[in-house]
Amino acid sequence: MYKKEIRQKFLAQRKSFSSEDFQKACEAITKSFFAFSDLSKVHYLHSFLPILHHHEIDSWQIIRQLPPHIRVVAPKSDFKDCSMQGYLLEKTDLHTNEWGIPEPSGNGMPIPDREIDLVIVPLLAFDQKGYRVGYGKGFYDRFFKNCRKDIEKVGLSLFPPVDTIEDLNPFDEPLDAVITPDQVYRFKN
Ligand SMILES: Nc1nc2c(c(=O)[nH]1)N(C=O)[C@@H](CNc1ccc(C(=O)N[C@@H](CCC(=O)O)C(=O)O)cc1)CN2
Ligand SMILES: Nc1ncnc2c1ncn2[C@@H]1O[C@H](COP(=O)(O)OP(=O)(O)OP(=O)(O)O)[C@@H](O)[C@H]1O
Repeated sequence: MYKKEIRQKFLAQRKSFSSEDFQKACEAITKSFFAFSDLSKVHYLHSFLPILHHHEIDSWQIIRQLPPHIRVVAPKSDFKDCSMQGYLLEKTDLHTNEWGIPEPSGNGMPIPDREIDLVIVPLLAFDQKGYRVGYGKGFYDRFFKNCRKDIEKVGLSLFPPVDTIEDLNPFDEPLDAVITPDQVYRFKN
């Protein structure tokens, strides 16, 4: 399937979840995240902040339960160049941007991308090799280019993988793992 069709299909599937099933799925993903992750060497964890009414996985559940040595970094999007700047979550105000995404207001402490150790990545769908489909602006592919090569990139998904994404492009960076309510998928890249 092509990214455009995948986006339409999975946006619709995501919408059709009941609030109760969505809540249960988020709890299962959170539980798996903590069961599978070795957080001992993680200092800076970068996480998207969810658009909950669009049924993006509730990453707040993970953020709230992190051990105290971990500092959380949240992205602020710049739609002019599809870039993101991370800010220390504990030191920033949040607002909702024009796309309904909660994000840092721009005060507080910016954190350089090279400081990040683990990234929790939003997605609409992923394939058997760990490639992802997002909203289609390439924010995360640009961000990954600025990160160290040894970081862990972990996607959260309500659904299992699609077989193949036909129109991958040279900028697409595969994830190291994706957590779904039923399974943890790890990819050797
Ligand atoms: N919570 C969250 N934060 C995130 C992302 C995300 O997927 N989820 N992003 C991941 O990259 C970046 C924002 N990416 C975005 C890319 C495109 C559109 C956009 O064009 N939205 C239109 C059309 C959406 C559609 O195709 O249906 C809209 O909302 O009307 C919004 C956000 C950075 N922060
Ligand atoms: N580092 C980059 N420099 C320039 N263009 C890029 C870069 N990374 C991605 N792009 C472009 O951005 C566009 C977004 O592509 P893609 O369909 O892969 O988005 P996505 O991964 O689904 O979205 P998102 O990361 O925003 O959730 C593509 O046209 C791609 O060529």
